[in-house]
Amino acid sequence: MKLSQLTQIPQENDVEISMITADSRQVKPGALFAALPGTLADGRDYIDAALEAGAAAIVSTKGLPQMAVPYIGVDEPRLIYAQMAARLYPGQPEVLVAMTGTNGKSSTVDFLRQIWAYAGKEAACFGTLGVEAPSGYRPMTHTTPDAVALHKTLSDLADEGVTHGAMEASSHGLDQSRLDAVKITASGFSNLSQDHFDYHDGMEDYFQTKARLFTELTPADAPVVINVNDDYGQRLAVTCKARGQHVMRVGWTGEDIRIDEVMPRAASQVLSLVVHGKRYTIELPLAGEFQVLNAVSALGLAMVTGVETDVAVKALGHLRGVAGRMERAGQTKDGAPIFVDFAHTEDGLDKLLRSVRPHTMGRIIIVFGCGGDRDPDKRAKMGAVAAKLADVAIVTDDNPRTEDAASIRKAVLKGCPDATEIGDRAAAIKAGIDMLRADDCLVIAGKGHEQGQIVGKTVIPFSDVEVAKAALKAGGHD
Ligand SMILES: CC(=O)N[C@H]1[C@@H](OP(=O)(O)OP(=O)(O)OC[C@H]2O[C@@H](n3ccc(=O)[nH]c3=O)[C@H](O)[C@@H]2O)O[C@H](CO)[C@@H](O)[C@@H]1O[C@H](C)C(=O)N[C@@H](C)C(=O)N[C@H](CCC(=O)O)C(=O)O
Repeated sequence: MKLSQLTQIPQENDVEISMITADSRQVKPGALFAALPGTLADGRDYIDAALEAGAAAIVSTKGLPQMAVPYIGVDEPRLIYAQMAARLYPGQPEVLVAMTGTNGKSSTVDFLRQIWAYAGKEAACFGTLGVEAPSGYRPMTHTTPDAVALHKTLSDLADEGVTHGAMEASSHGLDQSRLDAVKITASGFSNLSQDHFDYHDGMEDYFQTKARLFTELTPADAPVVINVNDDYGQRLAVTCKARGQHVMRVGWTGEDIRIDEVMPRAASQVLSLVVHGKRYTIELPLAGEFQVLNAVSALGLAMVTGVETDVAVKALGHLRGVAGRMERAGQTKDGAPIFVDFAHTEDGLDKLLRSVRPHTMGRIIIVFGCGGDRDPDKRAKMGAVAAKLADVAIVTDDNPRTEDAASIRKAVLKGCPDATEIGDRAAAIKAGIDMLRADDCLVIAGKGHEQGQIVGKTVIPFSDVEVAKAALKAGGHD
């Protein structure tokens, strides 16, 4: 593509551009290098390296000296970078939903994908857990990838025949204009709680960054679905309404989709929902109250993107949880379920155990540990949460990394001195399963969907789900 076409700026020397990148290390002859000031480095320091590698044009901030190749200086280089990416890869699914919030994004976009698929659409979703499409699964490095990777993904999905796409919008992605040139059909908001304060300047800054999705990137005639049981969601709903947007309010007090009652079962929950005044009762085959909000957000997004209400509600009865988020790894022959979750913070463990409790008539047994080379302060605190909210705790190894695993366990045990210590994670999971009686439940926390255990600098293949399944089989439970 010609430089003028790509930038939409007339050029004297209208060179042909073969690729766009913001990383000098990726530059190939004929590339346009976007030299972006960043958080750790400054892309402008790598212009010489990019030219040496054969860059045919440079886009950056204004005021740089003239160069041997065309140089375009603009006020917002990240914005033009995103716009160029959209011009280079113009395809995208006709329906494209962006979902933001602190928690629940991955599950909600995946649930939406499942509802669309149930309704017969060619559907895909992508985010933290990678890309899930009819053509198969592929991993991704970011929740919201860099603009070029993002538009390439969207274009590939469109080429594969995907008509309905759901993507996660991270606050980093929103702040760095990664999705500024995406054509959004509808947006969703889950909730907001303290996160990423190493990057954002406090809660209000974090909220305003998330709010960009609705106030700047979602067209005013596109619908939005908001969890109004969150204070920030309430604020956002008012702002969107003032913009003239169609706002669908969901939640326990949601005017459009109201959760009326939740009746927990061992590994599922029966929901009574009121959708635009009509009552529906449906068994959601997922445990955990947080999944109810994820499910109704996905329901709302499916409805505003054209799925009939009755069909979308029915689809909730068939949802599968995403990997590592209260994922059901199986059950004993007496029916005691085993869940795998990636909760690896004090708050995460607290929420996890509280959401399991209503489903459990017997004891909650937890197997968990803490990662090495990360925040040592949380170890005893996580131990204390397990001691308080579980009935039986088994402290094991997480990803010890370069730390001494026994010392990490010792720090965790300070918070839960009555816990059993079993360093070998597979043996700990087996011990947890052996303890299960009917009505109990086993929670394996910390590593969720991870497929390896990091010991030293080596990644040893390890999956909590697979280990639990193998232990169930060996114990004669399947
Ligand atoms: C803090 C942050 O978000 N950084 C992201 C950002 O980097 P940056 O622009 O600040 O990069 P930088 O390292 O300061 O370098 C500045 C520029 O110099 C360039 N450079 C640098 C070195 C070199 O040799 N040559 C060169 O050209 C870099 O490519 C970059 O363009 O833009 C890069 C390109 O898009 C991202 O890869 C990078 O993600 C880093 C690796 C990262 O870890 N990001 C995380 C925090 C993130 O984005 N997470 C969110 C999810 C958060 C959540 O909800 O949990 C996500 O969407 O994944």
